[in-house]
Amino acid sequence: MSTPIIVGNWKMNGLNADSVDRVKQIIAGLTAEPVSGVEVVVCPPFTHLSLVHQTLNGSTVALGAQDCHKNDKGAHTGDIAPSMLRDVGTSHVILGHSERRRDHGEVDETVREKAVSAAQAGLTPIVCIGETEDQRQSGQTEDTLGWQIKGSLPDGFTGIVAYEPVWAIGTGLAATPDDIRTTVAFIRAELVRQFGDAGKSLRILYGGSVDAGNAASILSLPDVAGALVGGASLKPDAFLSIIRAVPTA
Ligand SMILES: O=C(CO)COP(=O)(O)O
Repeated sequence: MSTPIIVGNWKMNGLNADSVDRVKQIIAGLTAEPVSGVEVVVCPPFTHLSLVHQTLNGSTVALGAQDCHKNDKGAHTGDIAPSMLRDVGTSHVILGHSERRRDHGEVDETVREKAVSAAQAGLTPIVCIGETEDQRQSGQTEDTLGWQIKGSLPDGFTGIVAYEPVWAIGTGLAATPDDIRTTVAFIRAELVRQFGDAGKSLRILYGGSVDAGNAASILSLPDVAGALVGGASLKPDAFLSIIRAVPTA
């Protein structure tokens, strides 16, 4: 069984002091009551990475970013290169989040290029896929996910796939365990089709309104290797509860 992983996506929230305070509370919780066999990653905004890295010093919590550029240097005003993320202690990077696809017009090809350059810089890409409400209503969930997998994941991909139905993000309406089970099975089959045996061991996370109340039922589903958590990851107590809800062997 692959190591379960809980990733907190803090999105565009708070100032440096808020992130430092939050991470201190998470570390304090994990020190008071350690959890073994679960990887924990927090993904603050870019401007908080350095300070959060210093605060994480020596803890088991890893640092992630929320995006990177597809090139590693050059004339790209306002962008951040994968090697710059490594330079400030980042080990993971979320790519192709639906909010970036929506706000920045990111398409599968861009996401795939980013995944290549992130991996070359030594980062673990967490590539997000997920259908919109319209796609779901019109019965296009599997087609959408199939295309996103094909388009967003590069050859030799060794990162993590996060299934985040767009309609479940920030709505308080997580997908049902039955729906997640069915969709994750579909994603697994597509990964095996695309990558052969290597597709069997890629980790698949669920994201979309995961909270302390529903975490246990989602995280105990077969083949769900963890969660990508937005809103609840901003609340240390809720995030700690989600980490503790991971069934460990
Ligand atoms: O987008 C998400 C994580 O990347 C999910 O956000 P919420 O947990 O707030 O629904």
